[in-house]
Amino acid sequence: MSTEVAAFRQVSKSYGAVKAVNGLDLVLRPGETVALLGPNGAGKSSSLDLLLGLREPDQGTVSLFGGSPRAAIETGLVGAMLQSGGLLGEVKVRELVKFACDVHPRGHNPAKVMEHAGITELAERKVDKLSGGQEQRVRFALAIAGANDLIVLDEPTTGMDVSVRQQFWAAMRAEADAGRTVLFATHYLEEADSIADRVLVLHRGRLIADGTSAEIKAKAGARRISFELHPADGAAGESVLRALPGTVGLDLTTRPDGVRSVRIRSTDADAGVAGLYRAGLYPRALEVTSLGLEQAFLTITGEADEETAR
Ligand SMILES: Nc1ncnc2c1ncn2[C@@H]1O[C@H](COP(=O)(O)OP(=O)(O)OP(=O)(O)O)[C@@H](O)[C@H]1O
Repeated sequence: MSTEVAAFRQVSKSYGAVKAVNGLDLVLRPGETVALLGPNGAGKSSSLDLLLGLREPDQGTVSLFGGSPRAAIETGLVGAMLQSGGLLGEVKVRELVKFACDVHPRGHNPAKVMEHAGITELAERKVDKLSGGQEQRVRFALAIAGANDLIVLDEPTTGMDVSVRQQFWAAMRAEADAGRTVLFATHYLEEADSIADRVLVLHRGRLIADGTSAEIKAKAGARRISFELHPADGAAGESVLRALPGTVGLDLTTRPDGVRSVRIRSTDADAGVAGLYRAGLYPRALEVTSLGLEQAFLTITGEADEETAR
Protein backbone atom coordinates (compact mmCIF):
# COMPACT_ATOMS: atom_id res chain seq x y z
CA MET A 1 0.00 0.00 0.00
CA SER A 2 1.39 3.33 -1.03
CA THR A 3 1.83 5.94 1.72
CA GLU A 4 1.16 8.64 -0.85
CA VAL A 5 -2.45 9.62 -1.07
CA ALA A 6 -1.82 11.92 -3.99
CA ALA A 7 1.22 13.05 -5.94
CA PHE A 8 1.82 15.76 -8.51
CA ARG A 9 5.16 15.36 -10.27
CA GLN A 10 6.27 18.33 -12.34
CA VAL A 11 2.71 18.94 -13.47
CA SER A 12 1.86 21.75 -15.87
CA LYS A 13 -1.40 22.70 -17.52
CA SER A 14 -2.04 25.61 -19.87
CA TYR A 15 -5.17 27.02 -21.42
CA GLY A 16 -3.90 28.73 -24.55
CA ALA A 17 -1.36 31.28 -23.35
CA VAL A 18 -2.42 30.99 -19.69
CA LYS A 19 -0.23 28.69 -17.62
CA ALA A 20 -2.80 27.67 -15.01
CA VAL A 21 -0.51 25.11 -13.30
CA ASN A 22 3.22 25.48 -13.65
CA GLY A 23 5.61 22.71 -12.59
CA LEU A 24 3.65 21.57 -9.55
CA ASP A 25 5.43 19.05 -7.29
CA LEU A 26 3.41 17.92 -4.33
CA VAL A 27 2.71 14.85 -2.22
CA LEU A 28 -0.28 14.46 0.12
CA ARG A 29 -0.03 11.91 2.90
CA PRO A 30 -2.67 9.92 4.82
CA GLY A 31 -4.55 11.80 7.53
CA GLU A 32 -3.46 15.28 6.52
CA THR A 33 -5.90 18.18 6.42
CA VAL A 34 -4.55 20.46 3.75
CA ALA A 35 -5.71 23.95 2.78
CA LEU A 36 -5.04 25.22 -0.71
CA LEU A 37 -4.81 29.01 -0.84
CA GLY A 38 -4.12 31.42 -3.63
CA PRO A 39 -5.45 34.61 -5.19
CA ASN A 40 -8.12 34.44 -7.90
CA GLY A 41 -6.79 32.63 -10.94
CA ALA A 42 -3.84 31.09 -9.04
CA GLY A 43 -4.66 27.61 -10.32
CA LYS A 44 -6.47 26.06 -7.36
CA SER A 45 -9.49 24.69 -9.24
CA SER A 46 -7.28 23.58 -12.12
CA SER A 47 -5.06 21.64 -9.71
CA LEU A 48 -8.08 19.97 -8.13
CA ASP A 49 -9.46 19.11 -11.58
CA LEU A 50 -6.11 17.51 -12.49
CA LEU A 51 -6.06 15.63 -9.20
CA LEU A 52 -9.50 14.20 -9.88
CA GLY A 53 -8.65 13.28 -13.46
CA LEU A 54 -11.19 15.76 -14.84
CA ARG A 55 -8.40 17.30 -16.90
CA GLU A 56 -5.18 15.84 -18.22
CA PRO A 57 -1.85 17.57 -17.57
CA ASP A 58 0.18 18.84 -20.54
CA GLN A 59 3.30 17.74 -18.73
CA GLY A 60 4.08 15.62 -15.69
CA THR A 61 2.00 13.02 -13.90
CA VAL A 62 -0.72 13.00 -11.28
CA SER A 63 -1.35 9.89 -9.22
CA LEU A 64 -3.89 8.97 -6.58
CA PHE A 65 -3.16 6.10 -4.20
CA GLY A 66 -0.30 5.04 -6.45
CA GLY A 67 -2.49 4.69 -9.56
CA SER A 68 -4.41 6.86 -11.96
CA PRO A 69 -7.02 9.34 -10.65
CA ARG A 70 -9.69 7.51 -12.65
CA ALA A 71 -8.88 4.14 -11.02
CA ALA A 72 -9.00 5.69 -7.53
CA ILE A 73 -12.35 7.33 -8.21
CA GLU A 74 -13.84 4.17 -9.70
CA THR A 75 -12.90 2.20 -6.60
CA GLY A 76 -14.56 4.80 -4.37
CA LEU A 77 -11.43 6.11 -2.68
CA VAL A 78 -12.21 9.76 -3.36
CA GLY A 79 -15.12 12.05 -2.53
CA ALA A 80 -15.30 15.50 -4.04
CA MET A 81 -17.28 18.67 -3.62
CA LEU A 82 -16.61 21.00 -6.52
CA GLN A 83 -17.82 24.48 -7.39
CA SER A 84 -18.90 23.59 -10.87
CA GLY A 85 -21.59 21.25 -12.08
CA GLY A 86 -25.27 21.66 -11.30
CA LEU A 87 -27.15 19.27 -9.05
CA LEU A 88 -30.10 17.41 -10.56
CA GLY A 89 -32.97 19.83 -9.94
CA GLU A 90 -36.16 17.82 -10.19
CA VAL A 91 -35.35 15.23 -7.53
CA LYS A 92 -35.75 15.42 -3.79
CA VAL A 93 -32.69 15.79 -1.55
CA ARG A 94 -33.39 12.35 -0.04
CA GLU A 95 -33.45 10.71 -3.48
CA LEU A 96 -30.25 12.40 -4.58
CA VAL A 97 -28.37 11.39 -1.44
CA LYS A 98 -29.70 7.84 -1.66
CA PHE A 99 -28.55 7.63 -5.27
CA ALA A 100 -25.05 8.83 -4.33
CA CYS A 101 -24.85 6.26 -1.53
CA ASP A 102 -26.11 3.48 -3.80
CA VAL A 103 -23.61 4.11 -6.59
CA HIS A 104 -20.66 4.48 -4.22
CA PRO A 105 -18.63 1.25 -3.99
CA ARG A 106 -18.51 1.69 -0.21
CA GLY A 107 -21.70 3.69 0.26
CA HIS A 108 -23.01 4.76 3.67
CA ASN A 109 -26.56 4.74 4.98
CA PRO A 110 -28.35 7.75 3.36
CA ALA A 111 -30.15 8.79 6.56
CA LYS A 112 -26.82 8.89 8.43
CA VAL A 113 -25.20 10.88 5.63
CA MET A 114 -28.01 13.46 5.71
CA GLU A 115 -27.75 13.72 9.46
CA HIS A 116 -23.98 14.15 9.26
CA ALA A 117 -24.35 16.90 6.66
CA GLY A 118 -27.12 18.59 8.67
CA ILE A 119 -29.73 18.26 5.92
CA THR A 120 -32.23 15.83 7.48
CA GLU A 121 -34.87 18.57 7.58
CA LEU A 122 -34.33 19.23 3.86
CA ALA A 123 -34.87 15.59 2.84
CA GLU A 124 -38.23 16.11 1.13
CA ARG A 125 -37.26 19.38 -0.60
CA LYS A 126 -36.71 19.50 -4.34
CA VAL A 127 -33.08 20.22 -5.06
CA ASP A 128 -33.90 23.21 -7.29
CA LYS A 129 -35.76 24.87 -4.41
CA LEU A 130 -32.71 25.08 -2.13
CA SER A 131 -30.87 28.24 -1.14
CA GLY A 132 -27.19 28.57 -2.06
CA GLY A 133 -26.00 27.54 1.40
CA GLN A 134 -28.43 24.60 1.54
CA GLU A 135 -27.20 23.46 -1.86
CA GLN A 136 -23.65 23.54 -0.54
CA ARG A 137 -24.67 21.26 2.32
CA VAL A 138 -26.22 18.83 -0.15
CA ARG A 139 -22.98 18.88 -2.15
CA PHE A 140 -21.16 18.09 1.05
CA ALA A 141 -23.49 15.15 1.70
CA LEU A 142 -22.67 13.81 -1.76
CA ALA A 143 -18.95 14.10 -1.00
CA ILE A 144 -19.32 11.95 2.11
CA ALA A 145 -21.87 9.48 0.69
CA GLY A 146 -19.34 6.66 0.94
CA ALA A 147 -16.20 5.71 2.84
CA ASN A 148 -13.58 7.78 1.00
CA ASP A 149 -9.92 7.92 1.90
CA LEU A 150 -9.50 11.34 0.29
CA ILE A 151 -12.01 14.18 0.33
CA VAL A 152 -11.47 17.06 -2.06
CA LEU A 153 -13.42 20.29 -1.50
CA ASP A 154 -13.33 23.37 -3.71
CA GLU A 155 -14.36 26.44 -1.69
CA PRO A 156 -16.81 24.32 0.29
CA THR A 157 -18.21 26.94 2.65
CA THR A 158 -19.01 29.66 0.10
CA GLY A 159 -22.59 30.75 0.77
CA MET A 160 -22.86 28.97 4.13
CA ASP A 161 -23.88 31.04 7.14
CA VAL A 162 -21.71 31.08 10.26
CA SER A 163 -23.42 28.29 12.18
CA VAL A 164 -23.67 25.99 9.17
CA ARG A 165 -20.02 26.66 8.44
CA GLN A 166 -19.11 25.61 11.97
CA GLN A 167 -21.23 22.49 11.63
CA PHE A 168 -19.56 21.74 8.32
CA TRP A 169 -16.05 21.98 9.75
CA ALA A 170 -16.99 19.88 12.76
CA ALA A 171 -18.15 17.16 10.35
CA MET A 172 -14.98 17.55 8.31
CA ARG A 173 -12.84 17.28 11.44
CA ALA A 174 -14.60 14.03 12.28
CA GLU A 175 -13.63 12.75 8.83
CA ALA A 176 -10.02 13.79 9.41
CA ASP A 177 -10.00 12.21 12.87
CA ALA A 178 -11.14 8.97 11.24
CA GLY A 179 -7.91 9.06 9.22
CA ARG A 180 -9.16 10.54 5.95
CA THR A 181 -7.07 13.00 4.01
CA VAL A 182 -8.92 16.26 3.40
CA LEU A 183 -7.82 18.77 0.77
CA PHE A 184 -9.77 22.01 0.49
CA ALA A 185 -9.36 25.17 -1.54
CA THR A 186 -10.53 28.29 0.23
CA HIS A 187 -10.48 32.07 0.22
CA TYR A 188 -11.25 32.14 3.97
CA LEU A 189 -7.84 32.28 5.53
CA GLU A 190 -9.17 31.89 9.05
CA GLU A 191 -10.50 28.48 7.97
CA ALA A 192 -7.09 27.46 6.74
CA ASP A 193 -5.55 28.77 9.95
CA SER A 194 -7.87 26.93 12.30
CA ILE A 195 -8.62 23.73 10.35
CA ALA A 196 -5.62 22.77 8.27
CA ASP A 197 -2.48 21.13 9.56
CA ARG A 198 -0.79 21.97 6.29
CA VAL A 199 -1.22 25.06 4.14
CA LEU A 200 -0.27 25.32 0.46
CA VAL A 201 -0.10 28.67 -1.28
CA LEU A 202 -0.42 28.72 -5.06
CA HIS A 203 0.44 31.77 -7.09
CA ARG A 204 0.29 31.92 -10.87
CA GLY A 205 0.26 28.14 -11.02
CA ARG A 206 3.32 27.73 -8.82
CA LEU A 207 3.54 26.45 -5.26
CA ILE A 208 5.15 29.33 -3.35
CA ALA A 209 4.63 28.12 0.23
CA ASP A 210 4.03 24.74 1.86
CA GLY A 211 4.00 24.25 5.62
CA THR A 212 1.98 24.63 8.79
CA SER A 213 0.13 27.88 9.25
CA ALA A 214 2.74 28.87 11.87
CA GLU A 215 5.58 28.15 9.43
CA ILE A 216 3.93 30.22 6.71
CA LYS A 217 3.45 33.13 9.12
CA ALA A 218 7.08 32.82 10.19
CA LYS A 219 8.22 32.72 6.57
CA ALA A 220 6.35 35.93 5.85
CA GLY A 221 7.66 37.60 8.99
CA ALA A 222 4.84 37.04 11.41
CA ARG A 223 5.45 40.02 13.69
CA ARG A 224 5.65 43.69 13.08
CA ILE A 225 7.90 45.89 15.21
CA SER A 226 7.04 49.59 14.87
CA PHE A 227 8.84 52.46 16.54
CA GLU A 228 10.24 55.94 16.07
CA LEU A 229 13.86 56.99 16.16
CA HIS A 230 14.44 60.59 17.13
CA PRO A 231 17.56 62.37 15.87
CA ALA A 232 18.81 62.78 19.44
CA ASP A 233 18.66 59.03 20.04
CA GLY A 234 21.26 57.84 17.59
CA ALA A 235 21.74 57.93 13.87
CA ALA A 236 21.75 54.29 12.87
CA GLY A 237 21.25 53.80 9.15
CA GLU A 238 19.13 51.42 7.20
CA SER A 239 21.84 48.75 7.12
CA VAL A 240 21.85 48.51 10.94
CA LEU A 241 18.07 48.04 11.00
CA ARG A 242 18.17 45.45 8.23
CA ALA A 243 20.86 43.52 10.14
CA LEU A 244 18.68 43.10 13.25
CA PRO A 245 18.04 39.41 13.94
CA GLY A 246 14.82 38.10 12.37
CA THR A 247 14.28 41.05 10.01
CA VAL A 248 12.65 40.09 6.73
CA GLY A 249 11.21 43.44 5.72
CA LEU A 250 11.79 47.11 6.48
CA ASP A 251 9.76 50.28 5.90
CA LEU A 252 11.57 53.44 6.82
CA THR A 253 10.25 56.97 6.43
CA THR A 254 11.88 60.16 7.62
CA ARG A 255 9.64 63.03 8.64
CA PRO A 256 10.63 66.67 8.00
CA ASP A 257 11.60 67.03 11.68
CA GLY A 258 14.15 64.24 11.25
CA VAL A 259 12.19 61.63 13.21
CA ARG A 260 12.34 58.28 11.47
CA SER A 261 9.32 56.05 11.56
CA VAL A 262 10.35 52.39 11.31
CA ARG A 263 8.28 49.27 10.61
CA ILE A 264 10.07 45.96 10.63
CA ARG A 265 8.61 42.60 9.66
CA SER A 266 10.32 40.03 11.80
CA THR A 267 10.41 36.30 12.37
CA ASP A 268 11.85 36.88 15.86
CA ALA A 269 10.53 40.06 17.48
CA ASP A 270 12.21 39.42 20.86
CA ALA A 271 15.65 39.15 19.31
CA GLY A 272 14.92 42.09 17.02
CA VAL A 273 14.02 44.41 19.90
CA ALA A 274 17.00 43.25 21.98
CA GLY A 275 19.19 43.91 18.93
CA LEU A 276 17.90 47.48 18.74
CA TYR A 277 19.12 48.27 22.24
CA ARG A 278 22.37 46.41 21.65
CA ALA A 279 22.98 48.63 18.62
CA GLY A 280 22.71 51.64 20.95
CA LEU A 281 19.34 52.77 19.63
CA TYR A 282 16.52 54.11 21.77
CA PRO A 283 13.22 53.32 20.05
CA ARG A 284 10.22 55.41 21.09
CA ALA A 285 6.53 54.42 20.78
CA LEU A 286 7.65 50.83 20.39
CA GLU A 287 4.93 48.36 19.40
CA VAL A 288 5.08 44.68 18.52
CA THR A 289 2.04 43.22 16.77
CA SER A 290 1.26 39.79 15.41
CA LEU A 291 0.44 39.33 11.77
CA GLY A 292 -2.26 36.79 10.99
CA LEU A 293 -2.26 34.24 8.20
CA GLU A 294 -4.11 36.76 6.05
CA GLN A 295 -1.29 39.28 6.34
CA ALA A 296 1.27 36.50 5.78
CA PHE A 297 -0.61 35.44 2.66
CA LEU A 298 -0.70 38.98 1.29
CA THR A 299 2.99 39.39 2.04
CA ILE A 300 4.19 36.25 0.30
CA THR A 301 1.92 36.60 -2.71
CA GLY A 302 2.93 40.29 -2.96
CA GLU A 303 6.60 39.31 -2.88
CA ALA A 304 5.99 36.70 -5.57
CA ASP A 305 4.34 39.40 -7.70
CA GLU A 306 7.35 41.68 -7.24
CA GLU A 307 9.68 38.87 -8.29
CA THR A 308 7.61 38.20 -11.41
CA ALA A 309 7.70 41.90 -12.28
CA ARG A 310 11.49 42.04 -11.96
N1 LIG B 1 -11.34 26.19 -19.14
C1 LIG B 1 -10.51 27.21 -19.13
N2 LIG B 1 -10.19 27.86 -20.29
C2 LIG B 1 -9.34 28.89 -20.30
N3 LIG B 1 -8.72 29.37 -19.20
C3 LIG B 1 -8.99 28.79 -18.03
C4 LIG B 1 -9.91 27.69 -17.93
N4 LIG B 1 -9.98 27.31 -16.63
C5 LIG B 1 -9.16 28.14 -15.95
N5 LIG B 1 -8.56 29.03 -16.79
C6 LIG B 1 -7.57 30.05 -16.40
O1 LIG B 1 -6.54 29.40 -15.68
C7 LIG B 1 -6.11 30.20 -14.58
C8 LIG B 1 -6.29 29.41 -13.29
O2 LIG B 1 -7.67 29.26 -13.03
P1 LIG B 1 -8.25 28.46 -11.79
O3 LIG B 1 -9.75 28.44 -11.93
O4 LIG B 1 -7.56 27.16 -11.68
O5 LIG B 1 -7.82 29.39 -10.58
P2 LIG B 1 -8.35 29.44 -9.07
O6 LIG B 1 -7.13 29.58 -8.22
O7 LIG B 1 -9.24 28.30 -8.79
O8 LIG B 1 -9.15 30.81 -9.10
P3 LIG B 1 -10.42 31.32 -8.19
O9 LIG B 1 -9.90 31.60 -6.84
O10 LIG B 1 -10.80 32.57 -8.91
O11 LIG B 1 -11.47 30.25 -8.25
C9 LIG B 1 -6.93 31.47 -14.64
O12 LIG B 1 -6.16 32.44 -15.31
C10 LIG B 1 -8.15 31.08 -15.45
O13 LIG B 1 -8.66 32.20 -16.15
